[in-house]
Amino acid sequence: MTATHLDSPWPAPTGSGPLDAVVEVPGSKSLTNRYLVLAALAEHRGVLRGALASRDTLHMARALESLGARVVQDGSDWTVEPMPADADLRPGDEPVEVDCGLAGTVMRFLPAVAALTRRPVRFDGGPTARVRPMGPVLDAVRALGARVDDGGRGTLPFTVTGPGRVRGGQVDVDASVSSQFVSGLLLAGARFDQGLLLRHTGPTLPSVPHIEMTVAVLRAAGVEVDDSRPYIWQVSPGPIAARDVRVEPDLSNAAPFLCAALVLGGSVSVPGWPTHTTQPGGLLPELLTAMGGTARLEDGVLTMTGTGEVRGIDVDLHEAGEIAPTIAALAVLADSPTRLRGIAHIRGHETDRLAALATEITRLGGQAEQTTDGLVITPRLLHGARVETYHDHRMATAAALIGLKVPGVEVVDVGTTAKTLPDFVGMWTAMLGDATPGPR
Ligand SMILES: O=C(O)C1=C[C@@H](OP(=O)(O)O)[C@@H](O)[C@H](O)C1
Ligand SMILES: C=C(OP(=O)(O)O)C(=O)O
Repeated sequence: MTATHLDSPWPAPTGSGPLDAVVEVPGSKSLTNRYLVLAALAEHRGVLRGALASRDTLHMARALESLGARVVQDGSDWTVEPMPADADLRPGDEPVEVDCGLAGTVMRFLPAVAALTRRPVRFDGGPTARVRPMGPVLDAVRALGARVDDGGRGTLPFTVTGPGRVRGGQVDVDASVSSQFVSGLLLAGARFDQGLLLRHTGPTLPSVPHIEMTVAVLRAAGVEVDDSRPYIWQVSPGPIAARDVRVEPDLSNAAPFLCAALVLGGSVSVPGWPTHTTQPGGLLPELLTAMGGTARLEDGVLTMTGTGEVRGIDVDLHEAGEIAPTIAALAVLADSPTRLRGIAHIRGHETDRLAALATEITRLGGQAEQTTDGLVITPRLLHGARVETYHDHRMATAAALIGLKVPGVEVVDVGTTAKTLPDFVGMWTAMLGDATPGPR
């Protein structure tokens, strides 16, 4: 149990609107962690500007350091000295310890990187991390020639002992429960002697934009990737170029703030909104427009304007499962039902998000039923309650969103938002200005 969990629940502030706020959102978790991995595997020193400093990215930075890279933080400008190219530089039998926290990107991106060293690397995380699916990516790393000891569980903890030099070639993976299995293998693929020919074999593939993000950052680092065939990616062997990159703001973290404009009326603006992006949050302007908002992108600033009236939606979110908790919270405050589809895989996120959302919405007096691949939410009159968050940052921000309209919402362990947005409470309060604090 973490210290923050022992703190009293956070009384989510209600708000009266109309809002008129500008919210500066820190860097993307997904981009920061991809850039960190590629910088650690690159030939020379690289720089990330506007990097996200949060639990997930700090776990990644520390893990890469224990694999031999060096990450120096100067505010949000991070300099990365790559891992030594010679995998034998840190010989010995003492396992390197990698604490993944609850970060999917750390536990799924680094086993293939660990295979490039010869030292045993032991991965572990908190109790909730130990139930997140890992099996297919571990099998793929085995197929690449590494030894993986996971006690046959297919979850954390496990130890990867690499061959040091990875031959590469053709590998199959079933990534139906997480796109991160594909991304984690592709990121290291250029460092394999024959590169990587990766084939997804499962029935569905979630979060395709995140795979496109992986392909885009690899190409930007000079790596040749052929993704012209469906569900097949070919990464050519070759050097990874050192880069000086600016990290886009985290659009999924912008989501609750943008939704607040729909709930309370008025406007919320997010500067630094990219014109083109592979982040799934790029779908937000369209999604929130369908739910009653008006989106305007001008000079790199996205402004979402709402009226206080929210419309329900029927939508397949398999490309953007990460924003499903926020959309579910918005749907609870809508004037018509919502059906979220295509997100069975979010049962393997920080917690079983379908179960957690159904339970907590019901606790607040709402109606939410799980389907095989999503949720049906029917608006009801809500009341305050103490909302459990299950170590899930997006459950906490979802509860805060509902709290804007429902007095007496208390968020357990709001500190869990530090997984990707350490100052969530400060930013939320600042957005609301002098809005009324909710009763304890
Ligand atoms: O590659 C990434 O950075 C991510 C991929 C997605 O994972 P899943 O495919 O497991 O949903 C997403 O939900 C997660 O927040 C970040
Ligand atoms: C699913 C998420 O995280 P992770 O990268 O740990 O999978 C998320 O941030 O919503």
